[in-house]
Amino acid sequence: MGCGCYSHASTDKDILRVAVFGLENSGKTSLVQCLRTSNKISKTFKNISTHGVIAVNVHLNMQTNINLLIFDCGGCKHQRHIWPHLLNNADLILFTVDSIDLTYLNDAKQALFDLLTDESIIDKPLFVVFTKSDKRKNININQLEQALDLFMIKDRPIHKVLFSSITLDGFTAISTWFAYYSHCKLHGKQKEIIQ
Ligand SMILES: Nc1nc2c(ncn2[C@@H]2O[C@H](COP(=O)(O)OP(=O)(O)OP(=O)(O)O)[C@@H](O)[C@H]2O)c(=O)[nH]1
Ligand SMILES: [Mg+2]
Repeated sequence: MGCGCYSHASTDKDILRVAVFGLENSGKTSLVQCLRTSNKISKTFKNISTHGVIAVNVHLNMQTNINLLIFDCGGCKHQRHIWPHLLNNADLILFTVDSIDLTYLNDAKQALFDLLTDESIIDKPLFVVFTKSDKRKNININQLEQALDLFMIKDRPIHKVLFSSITLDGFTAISTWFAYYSHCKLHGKQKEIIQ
């Protein structure tokens, strides 16, 4: 009998699963925090290096409600063995790259291409998010893309954006992509390759 109230039960199709990878200190947890709260990270937000994987439910209020299940992974070298285990379950791969500290750009490229060799994710869309854009003016995203050899990736939709968890620069672009892929998943639509 029940109480007569029916809530709309979530199905697997209603939830977009996003796996977030990237080197340590590249801003993964800060980005996830912004998505969770739809707000900038607060000055009191304490960033602690992530160990293992944290699954976070996120609801974005766009024209329709977007439900995300985000897997925020630790980025340290000794944590990265966990990454491949998350790939199968993810609808999207999001990879963060520090756009200011370029010392580790080669390591980031290596880590990204290691991930993409996994055949189980061959057509999964990739979001490359260049973080910390508030720290310097006139960041050249083309140079960053070239340094990472992103033009070599042709087997999946790939989106790139500059993002700041301090100013929320890039937040709308990321949310819009989530809305698009959420719609594709729900309605079984073909994903286009958008460069
Ligand atoms: N100025 C600025 N600092 C940021 C931004 N995003 C993250 N940070 C800082 O960068 C540091 C690392 O951020 P995290 O989000 O913890 O990085 P992470 O990728 O989750 O790191 P691990 O969990 O160790 O893999 C923290 O001190 C953040 O405050 C940003 O957009 N702008
Ligand atoms: Mg983290």
